[in-house]
Amino acid sequence: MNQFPPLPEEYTTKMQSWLGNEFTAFLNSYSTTARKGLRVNLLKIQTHTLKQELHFLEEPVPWCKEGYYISRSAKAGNHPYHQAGLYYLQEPSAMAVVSALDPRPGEWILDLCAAPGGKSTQIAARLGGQGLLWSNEPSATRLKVLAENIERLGVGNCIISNELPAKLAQKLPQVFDKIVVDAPCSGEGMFRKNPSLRAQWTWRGVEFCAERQKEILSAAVTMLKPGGTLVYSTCTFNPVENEGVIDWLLTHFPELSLISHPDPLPVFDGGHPEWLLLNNRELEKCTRLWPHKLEGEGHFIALLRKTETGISSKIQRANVNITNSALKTWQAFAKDFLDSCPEGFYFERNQHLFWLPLQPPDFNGLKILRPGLLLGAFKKNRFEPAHSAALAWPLIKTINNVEFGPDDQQLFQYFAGHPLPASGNKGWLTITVNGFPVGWGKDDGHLIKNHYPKGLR
Ligand SMILES: C[S@@+](CC[C@H](N)C(=O)[O-])C[C@H]1O[C@@H](n2cnc3c(N)ncnc32)[C@H](O)[C@@H]1O
Repeated sequence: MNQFPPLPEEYTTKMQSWLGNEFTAFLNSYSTTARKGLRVNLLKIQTHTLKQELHFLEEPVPWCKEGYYISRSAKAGNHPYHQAGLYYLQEPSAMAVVSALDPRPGEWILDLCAAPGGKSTQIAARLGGQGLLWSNEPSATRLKVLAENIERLGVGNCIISNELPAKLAQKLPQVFDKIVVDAPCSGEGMFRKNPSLRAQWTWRGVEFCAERQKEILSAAVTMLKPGGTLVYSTCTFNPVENEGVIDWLLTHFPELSLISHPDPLPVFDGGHPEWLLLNNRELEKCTRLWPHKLEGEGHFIALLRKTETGISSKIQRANVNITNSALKTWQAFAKDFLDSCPEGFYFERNQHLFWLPLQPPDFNGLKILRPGLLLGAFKKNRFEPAHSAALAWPLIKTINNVEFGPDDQQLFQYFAGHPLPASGNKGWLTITVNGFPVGWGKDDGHLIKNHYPKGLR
């Protein structure tokens, strides 16, 4: 017997009126199972190499060059390559948003509603370590998993903040080349994959989401550089939160115009202004992904460009620095245990050492969880490396490592928090699976003390 909550009646009635002849095919998609996807982390491995190594990868996701479907039985979250940050498990349709935005190395990109980090980690991979990713998430509880994912995937050029968009906009006007607003929404497009969402749906909820989406977008427009690109996405079918919100945005911000999807596929659908009796045919440039037309859940994507003014405002940079004694402590650690570490800005904050490839924009007064890559902490006169520094391979490479294969029982002992036999090399080293670091160990000559984070064991 089907244990799932039924689809809300008001929802199906509306969908029927909007979809017309297509409604039966749409409804039938609820009797099929959602496909799962995996996105290769290009910061650490190439798609063809991972494809050769993992038997559960199936066909490529047509709209994402680093995306694959995975077999239904795959336990991809338990594979050591997941812990090593070689991939991110992501719903296939969700991969289309960043593909449409097309991040390029060197750009400054803001992900305004970022947790748990699917879009952020995809942007980071496309940036290839060059430029800046700013990932913001106002929910303090969701922030932790965002940081864990960014760190697991080894992203070095990222600032993570915990602010409401309006507060961020006061501090960061016209700073970003590209912005993603993957907005909180009524989630209708996930009713198949996550049926518990059905019970939470109300029409009032849809209207509430639409108002919040307008607020978030208004802040995003402030932070976008002239000539910059904004992508707005939701995982709902509801036109009130999609074409309706974009119509409002275009009316209130005449400096924005809709642009067509750069790489449209025949399985994509356009926007439907007629569903809300809107006169603006431009809204047909939006993109809709439907579960009865492709292998993925429901998504809406709108790409917008801000008019180029030719006037660029000067970005205020943060005053980041490090004391001489902290620098010496870090350099001593790096000399003893690191094979290579990158050029860039090393700076100290509350006894912690961070790194960024460039001088960041001024974040003074904002709630910042990570002002860059967390390298470790200063404890008296010594330096203790952070898990994120081990996972930042190949940006950071250690001199010594202890190597395991993906099926090695000792590796699973390590993940469970147990010490490992001594390696013959004293001091800090990384534990690796086929060359990819999964965390730190410290060898005292008798055994390797386990430094895998307690929260991940
Ligand atoms: C659809 S989820 C984002 C998913 C994420 N982009 C990804 O790909 O993994 C929307 C996020 O927006 C956050 N959010 C809620 N209210 C917000 C607001 N007022 N401004 C910005 N983000 C908000 C939610 O906490 C949630 O994490």
